[in-house]
Amino acid sequence: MSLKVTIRRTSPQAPENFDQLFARKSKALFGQGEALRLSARGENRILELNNAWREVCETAQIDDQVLLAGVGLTAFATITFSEASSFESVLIVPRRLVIISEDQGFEVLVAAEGSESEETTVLPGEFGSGSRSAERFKLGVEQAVAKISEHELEKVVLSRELVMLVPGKPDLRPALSRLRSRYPDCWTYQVDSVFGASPELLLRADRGEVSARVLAGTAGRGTDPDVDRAISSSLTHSHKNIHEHQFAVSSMLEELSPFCDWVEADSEPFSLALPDLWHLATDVRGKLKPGVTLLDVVAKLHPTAAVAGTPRDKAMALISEIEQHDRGGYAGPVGWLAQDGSGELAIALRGGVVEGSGDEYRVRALAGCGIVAESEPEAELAETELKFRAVRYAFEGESK
Ligand SMILES: C=C(O[C@@H]1C=C(C(=O)O)C=C[C@H]1O)C(=O)O
Repeated sequence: MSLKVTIRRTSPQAPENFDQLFARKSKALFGQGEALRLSARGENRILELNNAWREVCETAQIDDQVLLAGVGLTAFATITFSEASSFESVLIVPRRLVIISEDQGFEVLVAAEGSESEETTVLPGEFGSGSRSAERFKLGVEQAVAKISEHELEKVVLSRELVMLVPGKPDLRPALSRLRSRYPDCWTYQVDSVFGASPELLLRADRGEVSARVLAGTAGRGTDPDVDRAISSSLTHSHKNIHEHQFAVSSMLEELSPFCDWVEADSEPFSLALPDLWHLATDVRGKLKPGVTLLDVVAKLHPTAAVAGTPRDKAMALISEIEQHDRGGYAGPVGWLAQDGSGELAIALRGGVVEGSGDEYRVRALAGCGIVAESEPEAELAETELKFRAVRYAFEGESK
């Protein structure tokens, strides 16, 4: 099927109704309706989507009245964390895409038979206390530390979930708008079943250059400014955190190198301040070899050590042994891809997944942390609570 696409300027106004969102600071993409949905499952899901998307781009009939890099036929993307997930990995081309960048507005209109927006009138409530999930999580951490001490693996990222039952398809827009205003440095997203505000950029491509922000190593914010500064400084000097961070950066560089003419990373991590947390962060940059697409690279990069562990296959096996839930798109790539090869994929963190039908929906919030030899169950549990603050704030109002 060949898509008929019109790209033109419009007023830089955020639409009230949208089905997909990817936004950070003064740049935002809003999608309305679905002109086309490509889906895949299993081990080859990323490359299958890559091929299908390439074909869509090659056959599209485009009337481009704007001619700007990154403004064109675009698909929103969400890819599941695990190949064994029962959730689909999807690329969605909206019927109407509104791009707001600083004070400029663009729209991409796609003529199609596809579906209109679905009504979402139900406002979600509060998450359950999750005490069972807390106990199970601590046992999981103990189990993982035992395996790491026996040198079966070096690091594994374990997550837990909180569940909210909703009597109809939930309207996430108020929650997303709260996330955007409280976490302006994060990428706020909603694509298909995943939503949240992620601090971690898996990969961005812009005119052949790629960049990523690797996070691993976390500490809570202090309420007193001096204490807060001391926490940040001890994070950048903590052996456990630097060790954990190093795993993540080296795996990113190793995976990125074959696709790039050059890659470089900051020589030392910096501490990134979010409203509830400090993270150790390293920015990575590179130049893509000609013809390489974002999804080609992501197929190799995902899942990174920041969300799975090291070595990857051992970590993935341990996650499926210990965790009792399907992560769906949580901790998977989420973002957008444009026809000209540009795009941004964050890692779907600090949010959750929505599932259900009819009058029975569940919003599942997910948060996890990296477990290494020195990890303590109670401290790791506390870290998941800090990471849940974003979703609690989004739905429940105050920052608990
Ligand atoms: C897994 C999550 O976060 C990841 C794990 C981190 C850590 O263990 O320090 C830090 C940032 C993310 O890479 C999450 O937020 O759920």
